[in-house]
Amino acid sequence: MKAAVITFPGSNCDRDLYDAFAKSGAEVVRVWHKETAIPEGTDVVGVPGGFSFGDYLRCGAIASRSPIGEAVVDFARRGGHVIGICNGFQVLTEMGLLPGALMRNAGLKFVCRQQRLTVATSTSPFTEGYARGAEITFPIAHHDGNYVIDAEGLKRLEGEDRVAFRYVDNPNGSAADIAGVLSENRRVLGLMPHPERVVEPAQGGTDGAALFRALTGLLAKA
Ligand SMILES: NC(=O)CC[C@H](N)C(=O)O
Repeated sequence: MKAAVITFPGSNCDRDLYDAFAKSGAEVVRVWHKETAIPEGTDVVGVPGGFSFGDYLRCGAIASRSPIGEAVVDFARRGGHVIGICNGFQVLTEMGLLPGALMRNAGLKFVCRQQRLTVATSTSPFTEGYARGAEITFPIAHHDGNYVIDAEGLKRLEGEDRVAFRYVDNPNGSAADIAGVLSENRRVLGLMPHPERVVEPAQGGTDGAALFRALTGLLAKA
């Protein structure tokens, strides 16, 4: 199973994401944003957290239009798996691969803390390692994590069981406590919390390991 982790100027979670994939048994390659193709044989693309292009314009907006952007969109449209974490989630909404947008936190402050979440669906390649309704803790660290979507879009997400994670004690004002959403084909996940920061005990938690294990296991079999 091969994972490709994209790096933009200002990414700061790309090495953590690399390590999380590697620990779950994946072969990992790094891809600089100026590349124009996803490496041959890639099973999953990881779009990491950070402050790509200094968060100028809107978080993720410039990264979504960088040379590798078109290749990521094409990879997803052909049925490839993509995970975008934090700034990566913002990038995926800017690319139009996921609905909705991430706006300034309701409290107008950067929030950085351990965050309790519930697993809203276990029917996806990313969440099948958790029981539906399970409570887990991932760290959060963002100022633009306030997920907004129109009423019709929200109804659709809920109706199609595409909310992946919800916040317990909503930290940023997100609609319906949404912390992560899936694409229509369930192969693209975007989430604000950081599972890659809790994959081994030395990081202070291991709740993120099941996500990478499930994904790597599934794609290795495919
Ligand atoms: N940790 C992150 O990826 C942060 C994303 C973005 N820079 C924000 O603050 O909202």
